[in-house]
Amino acid sequence: MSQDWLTEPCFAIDEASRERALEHQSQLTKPPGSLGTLEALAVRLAGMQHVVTPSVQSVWISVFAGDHGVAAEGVSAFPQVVTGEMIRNFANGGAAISVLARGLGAMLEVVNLGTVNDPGELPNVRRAIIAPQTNNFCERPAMSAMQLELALRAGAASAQAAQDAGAKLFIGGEMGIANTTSAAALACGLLGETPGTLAGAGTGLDAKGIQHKVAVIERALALYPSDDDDALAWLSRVGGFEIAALCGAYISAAQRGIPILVDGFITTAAALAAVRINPSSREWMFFAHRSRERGHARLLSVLEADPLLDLGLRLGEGSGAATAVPLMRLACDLHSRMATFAQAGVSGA
Ligand SMILES: O=C(O)c1ccc[n+]([C@@H]2O[C@H](COP(=O)([O-])O)[C@@H](O)[C@H]2O)c1
Ligand SMILES: Cc1cc2nc[nH]c2cc1C
Repeated sequence: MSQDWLTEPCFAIDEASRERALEHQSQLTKPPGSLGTLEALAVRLAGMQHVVTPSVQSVWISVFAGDHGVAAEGVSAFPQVVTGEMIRNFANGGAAISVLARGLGAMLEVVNLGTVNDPGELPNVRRAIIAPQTNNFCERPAMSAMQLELALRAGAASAQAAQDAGAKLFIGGEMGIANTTSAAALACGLLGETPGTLAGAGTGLDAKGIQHKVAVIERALALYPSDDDDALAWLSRVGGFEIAALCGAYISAAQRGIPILVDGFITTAAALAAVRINPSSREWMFFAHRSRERGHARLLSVLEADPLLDLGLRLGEGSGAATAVPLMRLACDLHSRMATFAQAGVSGA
């Protein structure tokens, strides 16, 4: 299999539509700039969607799930069986993202990339099983080159499904016990940093637990040259199937011209890998929120991302991104429905 598709150009942003949307904003009945980020959101979306009045009514959410061999090191507050159990909960409609997706009228798919406690066939769960879990990356690379390729392509298949469904916004979520260890290790590899500032509590480790998690990541990083910034290599060394799938989904969504709303810590680590592999994918990303997870603020700053919300969330599943969708919809509504100064007979400055 070839990986050439990863570096193919992203869809072009239409500068003329962006300019026209900016000009339209300047005519709406408000002091220029007074709707702040909401204005900027609508204008960016206009350029992405090649229209003056964009919309994010149609939202696609893919939750990628996978298990991690590094869970054996005792790096999570929860047992590994929870990954498979939560897939069942997603399918049954009881998880946070299930409730949020219903509320938004969003399309929700779950992609099972491999779980130790496999829940089997379930409605709205796509099986793209690579292996029951990744290898324990303290001992050997998390996955083979072929497994990485399968995961990246599973993500791209979700972007294709989103496009086929006419989605105007792509949200990637994730579920995988121990994946904050994998995401922190990936970020360390990509940034050449030590885990002290990037590893956090995840599902709820105490200070001692975080110390142990840092030591586990240090053991893994010691296996590789610290000055290597090859994103695909780091994904296969310390990544997860769901993290690689997110990376493939983001790149493919950007190539298809679907705006992306990035969620929390794990998804932002995947977004950083995507941007390293295909830099123009960054233009297609909005960042929903600042997760409570230590390390997320650092990743956002590296990506020069200004997230929409800061609610102390640290759930994952795409939940923070789903929570930010109403704001994006309001930004589009204001942009397309407000009266202009001329229409309302209001004097300009
Ligand atoms: O998205 C986040 O910022 C986030 C922060 C902390 C934990 N999580 C979720 O918690 C799980 C990983 O936590 P852990 O402690 O098992 O590494 C995984 O299923 C994530 O979706 C997610
Ligand atoms: C219950 C539970 C739900 C989750 N959703 C995303 N990560 C999670 C981790 C746990 C432990």
